[in-house]
Amino acid sequence: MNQDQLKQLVGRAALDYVPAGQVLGVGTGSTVDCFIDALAASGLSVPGAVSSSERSTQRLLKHGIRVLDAAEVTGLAVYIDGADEIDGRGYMVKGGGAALTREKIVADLADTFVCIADASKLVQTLGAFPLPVEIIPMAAAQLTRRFSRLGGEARLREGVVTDNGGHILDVRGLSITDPLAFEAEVNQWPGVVTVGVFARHKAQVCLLGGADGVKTLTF
Ligand SMILES: O=C[C@H](O)[C@H](O)[C@H](O)COP(=O)(O)O
Repeated sequence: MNQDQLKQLVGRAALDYVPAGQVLGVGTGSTVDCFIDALAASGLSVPGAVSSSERSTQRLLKHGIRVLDAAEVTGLAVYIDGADEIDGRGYMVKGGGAALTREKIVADLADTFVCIADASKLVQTLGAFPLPVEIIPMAAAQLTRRFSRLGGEARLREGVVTDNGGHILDVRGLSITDPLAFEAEVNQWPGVVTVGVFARHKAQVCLLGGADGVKTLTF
């Protein structure tokens, strides 16, 4: 199976986690696109979804799935989203599609984060994937210097403006051995909107698609 087929496989597997009769949290990315398509084709009835991006909102609406504002719910049982990297503890790097800020907001509403990913995303240590950080543009140069003091090389993602009007720095060369401490530290640097390490909002379940089918990891 190629990577696209694995994404479709885990997208379908995630249907088992859709809470009956409840609003669902929906992430962003090519794997989530597969999940949204599978949800629409499944005939499962969901009262609506809280979406983490304009991209997912458009896809949900195209399928006739109602989209609610985050402010319309007080909580969600389940949030389903992809990842750029996930480790053996459920900590993730996210934001390859620039949706990390809204993803963290929706994940924060949810009791259970179900990550859907192909097996290439499972890593020993986070950091090989360039770490996305949403920033306020004015702070780009000083944040670049801060990352360089941690051994990271930050580059502005050219031509990308997030759904929130922010910019993205992609930071190469990091080895994130303590994701909780790293996230807490970088989050409080002035000019950082959201760091793409999801440690406080880690996955509780990961549906990992590989040659042998879907493996369920729980953390
Ligand atoms: O901003 C994008 C998100 O964090 C995605 O969940 C992540 O980049 C994974 O995307 P994909 O499923 O396309 O690999």
